Amino acid sequence: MADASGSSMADTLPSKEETPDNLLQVSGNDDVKTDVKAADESEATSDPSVYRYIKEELFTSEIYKVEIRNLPKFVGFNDLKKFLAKHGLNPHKIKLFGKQTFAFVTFRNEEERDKAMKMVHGMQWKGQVLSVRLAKPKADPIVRKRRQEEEESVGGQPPSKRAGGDQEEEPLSVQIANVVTPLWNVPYEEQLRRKEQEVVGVLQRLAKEIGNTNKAMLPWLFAQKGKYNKMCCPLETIQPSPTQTEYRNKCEFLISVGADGEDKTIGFRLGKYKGGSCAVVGPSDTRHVSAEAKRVVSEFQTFIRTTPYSVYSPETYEGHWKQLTVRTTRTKQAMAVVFFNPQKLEEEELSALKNSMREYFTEGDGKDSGVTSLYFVREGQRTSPNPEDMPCELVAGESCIHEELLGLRFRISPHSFFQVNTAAAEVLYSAVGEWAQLDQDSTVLDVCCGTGTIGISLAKRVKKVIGIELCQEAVEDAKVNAKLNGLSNIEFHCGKAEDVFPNILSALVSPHVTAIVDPPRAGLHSKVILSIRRAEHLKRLVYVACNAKAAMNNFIDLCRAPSNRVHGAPFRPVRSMAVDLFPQTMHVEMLLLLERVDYDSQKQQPPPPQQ
Ligand SMILES: C[S@@+](CC[C@H](N)C(=O)[O-])C[C@H]1O[C@@H](n2cnc3c(N)ncnc32)[C@H](O)[C@@H]1O
Repeated sequence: MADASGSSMADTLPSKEETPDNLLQVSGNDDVKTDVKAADESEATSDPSVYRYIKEELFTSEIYKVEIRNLPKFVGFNDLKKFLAKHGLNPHKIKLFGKQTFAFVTFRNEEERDKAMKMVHGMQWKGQVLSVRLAKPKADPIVRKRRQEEEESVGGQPPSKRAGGDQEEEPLSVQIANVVTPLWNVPYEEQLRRKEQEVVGVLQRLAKEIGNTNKAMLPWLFAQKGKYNKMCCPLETIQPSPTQTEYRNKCEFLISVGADGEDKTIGFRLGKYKGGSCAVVGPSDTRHVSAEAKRVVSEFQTFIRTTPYSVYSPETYEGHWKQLTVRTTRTKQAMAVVFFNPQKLEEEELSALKNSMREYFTEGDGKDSGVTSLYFVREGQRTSPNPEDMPCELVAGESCIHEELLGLRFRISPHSFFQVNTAAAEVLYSAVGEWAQLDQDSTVLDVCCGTGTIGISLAKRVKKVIGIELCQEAVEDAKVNAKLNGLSNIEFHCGKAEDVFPNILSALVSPHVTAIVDPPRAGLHSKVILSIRRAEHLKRLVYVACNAKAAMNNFIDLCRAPSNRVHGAPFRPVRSMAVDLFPQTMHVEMLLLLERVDYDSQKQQPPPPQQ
C-alpha cells in the first residue's frame, strides 16, 4: 500500500506527512471528536501563531478551505466526494463530523475553491439547499497544545511533570518500540494468528456484502459460507516473513530533538505531532530496522552534529534538518536522502554544506557508512502536493540503487516504490504468479506496477506484460529493469490507472487477459473497477491489498450485480491468503483471487440488471 510517493508501505513509521497540512487528511468519520474541537477552534482562536504554518512558499490546501452547510442527514465521506465529482469538483481533503450536517472541504488552488463555491452554494441535494462559505484554516495542533499547556501551567511546572507524579516511566527503548513495532513483545506465531484473524473478518464481511449486493450469487455464497467459516472463499495459511527482524529496506527517520534531551537526533517520533510531541528516539534498539540503516543513521547524526545548522521545528517553522530516508539493498547498496529546510540561507552556504556532506561521506569519517547514493532535498521549497516535484539533488555516488529479488535485478530511484521487505515480497510475488495460472498465451496487466517487479517476475512465462504506474521515475526504472533482465515482451505506461487503464484494456483483443492489481492503501479508483467489469475477456484478477479493509469497496464493486452503473458479469472471490510483510506491526498484505462468473458454463441466464 502506498501513497503517491510510492508507499503502499503499510508503514507504522512516523513520516514527514504529519505536517499541519496533513493533519486533516481525507478520511471518513474516524476522528470526529478531535476535529469537532478543531472546527470550533478554527472559529474561535485569535492566536495568529497557530496559523504560522501557512507560509506562502509552502503548499497547504488549508488556505483554500470552505465549509458546506445544510448537508442531507447521514451523508458519508464517499457520498460527498461523489456528489462533488459529479459536478466536476475535485477536492483535496474532506472532513465530515459524525451526524452533523456540515463539512470542511479544501481545494488545491483558489480557482478550484471559487468554482466550488459558485457551483455548490444554493444547490439542492436530497431536498436540502446547500450553503457554502469560506472557512478558516485549521490551527496548528502543536502550537495550540503549547498554548493550552502554558495557560494551565501552575508555578512554571510543565503539565506532564505535574500529572506524572512519582510514576516511573518505561525506558525510551520500550516506549519507541510500542510506537513503531507495537507487536514487538508478542511471539511471532501469535502475531501471525492475529493477522490471519483480521483477514478472516474481512472475508466474512465481504460474504455479507456480496449477499446484499448480488442476490444471484446467494446459492453459491450460502455453500461457501457453510464450508469456510462464514467467509466468501477459502483462506490459505498465512505466509510468514522469512525474516522477522531487521527486514525493512526503507525507513523514514525524523531529525529532531531527542526524547533523551540530546539535540540533533535522528530517529522515530515518540508521539504524534497531533498529540503535541516532536521528540524522537534513535533506532538502535528498533527491531525491524536493518544494521545497515542504523549505521547510516549513526554516521548522519555525527555529521549533522558537526554542522552549525539546527533541527527544523514544526512548531516554530525555524531550523533546517528535517528528515532522513534510508534505503538499503541485499546488494549492499544504500541510498540516503536528507531533507533540509534552507530557510534564508544563501546559495553559497548551501553549496558549502553539500560539499562538506559529500566530503564526509566519500573521504571523511562517513566513508564506511555504506552510502552509495546521497541526495539532498530542499524541503521548504515544496509548492505542489506531489512529492515527486520536490527538488532532489544528487550530492554523491550513484543516482539509483539496485535490489535483487527472485534472481532478478531492479533499479530503484528515490521516488520509486519498492516493497519494504524484499524476502517477504518474494513470497508474495511467487504466490501471485502461481495464482494467476499463466501460460504462453497470457497477457498480464500489472496495474500500479511500481518499478515493474510483479510483471517482470512473470514475463518469461507469458506472451506479454503491460504495466501501468503513476510515478514517472518508477516507470523509467521499470523500463530499465525490463532491459536489465533481458525482457522484450513488456511495456510500461505512465499515468493514473483511472485515466490510462480503460483505453489499454479496451484495445486489448487477446482472450487470455489476467489483471494483477497492487494499488496504494486506499485501493483502486472506481473507474478502474468499472472498466475491469466491462472487459468481459478479462476472466481472472489477482488483487494484492496492503489494507484489505480499505479495499473492501473495490471487492464489493467487483462482485456486485450488474446495474446501470456497473456493466459486465461480476467476479467472485475464489482464493485468499495473507502474507506477512510487516512483522512486529499489525499490518499485513492480503491476496485475493477473483474469477469472472461464467454464466454460460453454468447454463445459467445472467440475471436482469439491478437498478
Ligand atoms: C503498493 S505499490 C505497488 C507497486 C508494485 N506493484 C510493487 O509491488 O512494487 C502501489 C503503486 O501504485 C502507484 N500508484 C498510486 N496511485 C496510482 C494511480 N492512481 N494509478 C497508477 N499507479 C498508482 C504508486 O506510485 C506505487 O508505485
